[in-house]
Parts: sequence; structure tokens; C-alpha cells
Amino acid sequence: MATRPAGDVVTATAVRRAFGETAVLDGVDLTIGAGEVVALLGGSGSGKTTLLRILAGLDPDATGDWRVRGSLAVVFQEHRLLPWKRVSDNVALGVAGPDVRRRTAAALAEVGLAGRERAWPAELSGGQSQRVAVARALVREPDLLLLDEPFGSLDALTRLRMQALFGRLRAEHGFAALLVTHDVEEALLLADRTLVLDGGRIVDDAPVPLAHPRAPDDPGFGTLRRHLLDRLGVPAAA
Ligand SMILES: Nc1ncnc2c1ncn2[C@@H]1O[C@H](COP(=O)(O)OP(=O)(O)OP(=O)(O)O)[C@@H](O)[C@H]1O
Repeated sequence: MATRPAGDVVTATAVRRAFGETAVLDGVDLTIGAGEVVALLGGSGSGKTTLLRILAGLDPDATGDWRVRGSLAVVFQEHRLLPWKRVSDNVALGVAGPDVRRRTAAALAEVGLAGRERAWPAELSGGQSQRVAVARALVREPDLLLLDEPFGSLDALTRLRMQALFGRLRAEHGFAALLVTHDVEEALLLADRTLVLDGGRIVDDAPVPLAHPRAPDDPGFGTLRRHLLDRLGVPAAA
């Protein structure tokens, strides 16, 4: 495992972002510790992607203070592979060093795509393409992984496999992550802590003190699920 910075990898205070007159984020405070996986939940349009883009350095118009320590990689909902580049070239894009080829092959093997270096993106399924996107992030050996609904476009079975893969990679590499998701179960399966964004602020910040592997039918899991659904304004089923 790579040597990681100690302490927090993300510190953010009073982050604000408005589009026109509307403040989507209006005073967000956030810390993510080294190696900590934090799930970010919130209703549609609550500003989750906006916050992730700010932390990724993709939004020059936000205000406030934020800092990311260490290296960063992003995985988006859509894989964003370049169709005219082979899988290995997509993974290695922008990565320098004498051993890029070896690292690329190792990252592809880690996501279950050993030997597919020379494939074209068009030859891959949706799940395989998203595995390549994860390999592209891994090859950067990130201290912080920012994931925006990374499994949201996958079918249910592939999604479960990708969640399991994420858990293994996290245990192996020890990166910190901010995982934007709509899925309360996904948040509780994968995260050490959950945040709920509403009205431009983080309105709930709760640890997930459950041992791995986690199971949705576990009573503790159910209690946390109910808590999060309450905070998200989802009424209990009759
Ligand atoms: N470039 C932009 N210009 C104008 N408005 C924007 C822009 N980007 C985001 N918004 C608005 O900001 C709000 C928050 O968007 P954002 O994509 O961050 O929400 P989200 O919580 O990720 O939503 P979802 O869960 O539906 O993906 C939305 O109302 C959106 O329309």
C-alpha cells in the first residue's frame, strides 16, 4: 500500500456556489480523514455534484476555503473513455513514469480485466467500461477518490459486483473517498460516514459503526437506513 498523508485529506469551510441568484451551496463545512470513505446523499438538485466538482478543482466560481491534500482521482457516472484509444491508453492517459505500462496492466488486473489492454472501449459492456474508469483512477494511486454516482447507470447485479470491488480496492489501497450516491443502501454498505446535503448545507453527519462485510438485513443496518431516509424526507412504508 502507498504511503498516505496523515490527518485530513479534505478540509472545506464555508463553501458557497450560486448559479445566478440561487445559492446551491450556502456554507458547506466538510472534512474527510485519510483513508475515510464518506458517502454524500441528498435529494436531486441538492448540490452533490456541484460540491464534488469544486473539490475536484473543476469549478473556478465557487467561494470559501477548501483544500485537498495528496493526489486525487475522479470517477464519474458515465465512464468517459475516449473511443479512439485502446483500453490501456485510456487508463494511462496523462500518467507519466517509466513503469506506466506495468502499472496500467496491474490496475486492469485489479478490476478483473487482465489481458484486455488492447481492447477498444466499444468492445466492452457498461460494467466493463466502468471497471476501466476505476482502473484509470487507481493507476494514479489517489489519496482521495471522488466518485459521482459511479455505479448509477449499471444494472442491479453489476452494481452489486462493483460495490464489492470498491470494498476490496478500498481495503487494499487505503484511499479516502467521497462517494456521491442516491442509494442509501450503497452508502451504508460502503461508507464509514454519511452526509446529507439539503438547503445548501450539510444537515446530517453520521458515522456508520458497522463491521464489514455488511448486510442490509442486519438490524443495525436497518436503523441507520431509517435514520437516513428520515433525513432525506422519505416517509416510512405503510
Ligand atoms: N452549470 C450550471 N448552471 C446553472 N445551474 C446549475 C449548473 N450546474 C448545476 N446547476 C444547478 O445546481 C443545482 C444542483 O445541481 P447538482 O448537479 O449539483 O445536484 P445533485 O445533487 O448532484 O443532483 P442529482 O442528484 O439530480 O444529480 C441544480 O438545481 C442544477 O440545476
